[in-house]
Amino acid sequence: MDMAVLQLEKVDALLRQAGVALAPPTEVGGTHYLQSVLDALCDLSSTDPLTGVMNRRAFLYVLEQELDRVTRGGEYALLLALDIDHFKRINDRYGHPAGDEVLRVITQRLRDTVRPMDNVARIGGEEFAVLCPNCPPSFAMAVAQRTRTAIEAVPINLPQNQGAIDVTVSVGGAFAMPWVKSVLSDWMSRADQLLYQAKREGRNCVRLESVLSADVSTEEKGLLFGWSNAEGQLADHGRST
Ligand SMILES: Nc1nc2c(ncn2[C@@H]2O[C@H](COP(=O)(O)OP(=O)(O)OP(=O)(O)O)[C@@H](O)[C@H]2O)c(=O)[nH]1
Repeated sequence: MDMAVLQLEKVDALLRQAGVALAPPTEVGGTHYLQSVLDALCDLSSTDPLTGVMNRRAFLYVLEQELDRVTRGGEYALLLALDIDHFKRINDRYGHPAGDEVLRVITQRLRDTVRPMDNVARIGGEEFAVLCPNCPPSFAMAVAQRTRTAIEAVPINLPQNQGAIDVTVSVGGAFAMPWVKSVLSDWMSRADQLLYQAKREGRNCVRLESVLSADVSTEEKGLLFGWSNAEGQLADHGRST
């Protein structure tokens, strides 16, 4: 491949600005260089620059893969949606850099609290999500409460000697059911609705989907694998129809 015809100046400048220094093609060869550019751009487009965890785009991809796995694997997966309580007040009172520091500390605490196989993502301004594969409903409340208390337990030190402040999060959680091909947008919106229920009911609390009462949408019923009588099979698996 003739590297001279490719216009790589912009991508090179973008990567340098993001702190990625690639060896030039003259040193590593054209194909190797292009692969390293693609890898670096892929990392850049999937990572939240402030906190270093997955961004929303990358998280949606991981969730889709998890749904495929759950459909075949027979294990529940738990999706937690977390939102910082009264975050605007923190920005307003202590400034944006303080708000940013709170976002970074919360990210680190979430990462330290969940298992290595779980995925933490920042999916919006002050919204986080955690995907916990292989999480049976009997463990889910303990997992969710652990994430909540990890934030609440220790005040967060603010920059510029502004002292430490108490920060809390509200948490909503929904399951992807084994052997059911769930719809990603439904799964996320169930977790979101429970998060907003937690906000309405006082904040700094967890609201989890009850597996027995979780609804399966008509679309999900139509996607059941190889089951001719979706209604009967869902009842057998403990979900209302
Ligand atoms: N510092 C900082 N603030 C951000 C960032 N992204 C979003 N925000 C702020 O997050 C705040 C979100 O405020 P709201 O949506 O009103 O929610 P809240 O104050 O947390 O209130 P509740 O969610 O109802 O408890 C806004 O002030 C945004 O400006 C960011 O990257 N850094």
